[in-house]
Amino acid sequence: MLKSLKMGVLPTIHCRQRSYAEYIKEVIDETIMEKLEIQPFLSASKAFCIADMGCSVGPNTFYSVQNILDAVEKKFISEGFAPDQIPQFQVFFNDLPFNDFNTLFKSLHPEKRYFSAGVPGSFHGRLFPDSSLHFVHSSYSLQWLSEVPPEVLDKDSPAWNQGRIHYTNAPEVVVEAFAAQFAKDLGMFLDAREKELVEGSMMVLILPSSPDGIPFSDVPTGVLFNHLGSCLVDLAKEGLVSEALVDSFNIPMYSVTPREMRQLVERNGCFSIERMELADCRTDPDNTVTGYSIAMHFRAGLEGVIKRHFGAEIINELFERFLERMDDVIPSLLSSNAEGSQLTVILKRKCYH
Ligand SMILES: C[S@@+](CC[C@H](N)C(=O)[O-])C[C@H]1O[C@@H](n2cnc3c(N)ncnc32)[C@H](O)[C@@H]1O
Ligand SMILES: [Mg+2]
Repeated sequence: MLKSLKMGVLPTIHCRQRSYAEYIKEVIDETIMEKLEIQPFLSASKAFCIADMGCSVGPNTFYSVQNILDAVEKKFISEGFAPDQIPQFQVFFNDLPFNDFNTLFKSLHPEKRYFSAGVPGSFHGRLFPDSSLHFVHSSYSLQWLSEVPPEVLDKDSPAWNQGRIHYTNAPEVVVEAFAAQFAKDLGMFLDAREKELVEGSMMVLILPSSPDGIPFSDVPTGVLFNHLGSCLVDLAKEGLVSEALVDSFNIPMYSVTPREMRQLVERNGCFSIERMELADCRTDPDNTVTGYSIAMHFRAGLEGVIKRHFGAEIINELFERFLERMDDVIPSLLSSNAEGSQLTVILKRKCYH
């Protein structure tokens, strides 16, 4: 277990996913009310089909899906449909096959107002038949790359990422390799969804971001990746893990900028951007984050990839160090740019008739 350090309460620098979801609820409500077209849906099918991509095991996914369902019902009523004309809802919970779908299914509310199904597989490829979805949601999942870009693992490449675990603070060529991998992955995601979504339907994507023109090392997550990297390098210096393992470790994650996101959506060409905004983490109503809560949050998010690469034995030692040395990074965290580290993008599948 992590030791609990007596650490002062920091101003909010890293928002919890749930409270950001509360902020997002408003965005989803407004979007569905103003922009969802229900005509294309009505001619296509009898059930309104929602997919949550990268749903994990709950409970955030249940909350998001319920928000969408409530907003769609409200929209139907506002357009003059009688309650018995409101469609039935089918919800698809998607994640990778190793996700614990049993936990997810066991936690489904018995009185939920939708039919549910699990859909295992990578959202970088096709998961559904043509024109079968009416709403896609994905939060905090698209930042995960399908793989570490091969050149950062290649000792003979200028992009070899020796002594670092991410592109934060790395030479430009490393940053570019990660950006190119993200572009490829998001391209595949959009190509697949373009075929699966009914024309006129919508997609809400929420993901960690960096504001345009700010190096990742200046945003809170970048500062923390750097900190984790230096803890790992120290473990290697003390002989507790091999240096070669640290060199070959890279967190397969990318924080897209709004400008890049716009370019990638335009490159695909089948979606219009209805709304795109960077959120300030300080929308968190619970305005307190401690070193301990940051370390726990980080551990929860990264434990899986670290274990798969280094083995389970180093986890406790690594995160104890991470926590013990939080004091060293607090000044950089406080001066980092937390203005826009979460991006919300709302896309509409274009109609061609
Ligand atoms: C941080 S969790 C987000 C969970 C939830 N959406 C939320 O907002 O709290 C990221 C999830 O994305 C999933 N994921 C990552 N890559 C994926 C892929 N290629 N296809 C489907 N799911 C993926 C992970 O397995 C993980 O459950
Ligand atoms: Mg490395």
